[in-house]
Amino acid sequence: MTSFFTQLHKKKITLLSLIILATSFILAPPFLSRSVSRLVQLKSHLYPSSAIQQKLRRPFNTTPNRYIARMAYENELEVALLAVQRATLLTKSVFHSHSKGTLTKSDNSPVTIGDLGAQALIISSIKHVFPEDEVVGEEDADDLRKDEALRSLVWDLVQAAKLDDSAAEDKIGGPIKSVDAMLDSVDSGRSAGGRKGRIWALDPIDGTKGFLRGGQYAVCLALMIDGVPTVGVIGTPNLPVDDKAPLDADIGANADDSDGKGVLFGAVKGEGATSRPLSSGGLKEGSKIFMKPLNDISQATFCESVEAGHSSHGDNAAIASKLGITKPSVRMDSQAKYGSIARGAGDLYLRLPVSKTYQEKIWDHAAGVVIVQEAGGEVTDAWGKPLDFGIGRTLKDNKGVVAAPKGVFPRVIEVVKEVLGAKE
Ligand SMILES: Nc1ncnc2c1ncn2[C@@H]1O[C@H](COP(=O)(O)O)[C@@H](O)[C@H]1OP(=O)(O)O
Ligand SMILES: [Mg+2]
Repeated sequence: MTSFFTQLHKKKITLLSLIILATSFILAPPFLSRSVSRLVQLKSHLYPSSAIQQKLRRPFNTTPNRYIARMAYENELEVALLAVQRATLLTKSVFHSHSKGTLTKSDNSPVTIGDLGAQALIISSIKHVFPEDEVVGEEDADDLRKDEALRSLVWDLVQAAKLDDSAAEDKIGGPIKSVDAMLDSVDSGRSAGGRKGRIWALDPIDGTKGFLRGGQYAVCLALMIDGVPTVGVIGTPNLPVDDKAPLDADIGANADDSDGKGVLFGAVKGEGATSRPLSSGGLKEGSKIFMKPLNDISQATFCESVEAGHSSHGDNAAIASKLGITKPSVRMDSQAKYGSIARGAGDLYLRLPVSKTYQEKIWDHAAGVVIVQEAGGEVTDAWGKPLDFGIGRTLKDNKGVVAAPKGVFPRVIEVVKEVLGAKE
């Protein structure tokens, strides 16, 4: 009898154990997943994603690695860097040729075959990876469609410009397939711009005057998200690779892209700015760049346009003098000025308006602005107003541009306003 009860008791225990086991199988997963997600939340609070990504980030090369965390807009940055790098192969070949193929636009500004070829290459790269994106490009294909000799010249250049790294070439779509595809690429830069969506701003050769003169020029590309410059890339074939190379007065003239020259700047909003040597293949390793901390503003080096018609040399000089700056300005063409101050070779960029009616173009500033902001600087117009990139192809609500390290920016803008105010 006793053994019967013992048996029954054992069976009960076994049954109970089975019930508990089954229940825990049914109920445990949700509990477990909740605990895991709590752990993840806790971890991301302790280590914000940008810090984790910073640790895991690979230097931008062309080998995708899906197991490593990617930073925001990493693919866009990589495509932009490669597209600009490939376009500089074309501009450099034109820069070296004796006849630079100048033709005159109706507004009398020089346009070159380099401009048209670089625009075709860059837009075809963007459209290969991001077909839905819009592009605001400086050029259009009207002249190319009308002029057969020009068209075949540009087509030859476009076909010859190839990165000597097949993975890098593939990433940006390889060669342009036909003359018609080239014309369509150039014409895809006709976006009106605006405040919504993904729009690229492209200056295929910024500083055409410097390019024709044999000075500084830059290939510039930026992605704007809802009107805010978010990714910026500038290729400057005639700047020294060394971020620490001092800026001297010669930098804007008699430039050449001999060995040891050529820089590719890149930045993503919130992720920092980098520079790396330009190459003819995949991307070389980049390093972070920062503006120079300026403890004594009177020691600043300020950069301005070579062309007196683009920026008032007189007003710039008056501002420098009020800031106690005695060093002469460094004059150079193009957004090479933004790159130069972002890496601490120079300090300030002053672009005081000359004309009351001129509207700055978004492609002349969008890339430079992200790079300077990410290197620790601030950029506004000459009255301290934020630059508004969301109202079309021009910065029509702004006048002039001032860029400086954050710490001294308020003082600089105060003096700029004094000088402008005295002229009102
Ligand atoms: N009156 C002007 N004021 C400011 N910038 C101008 C003016 N006229 C032309 N630009 C633009 O200045 C840019 C070059 O600037 P930088 O002097 O810094 O090299 C060019 O893109 C040029 O445009 P465009 O290409 O139409 O000539
Ligand atoms: Mg330009």
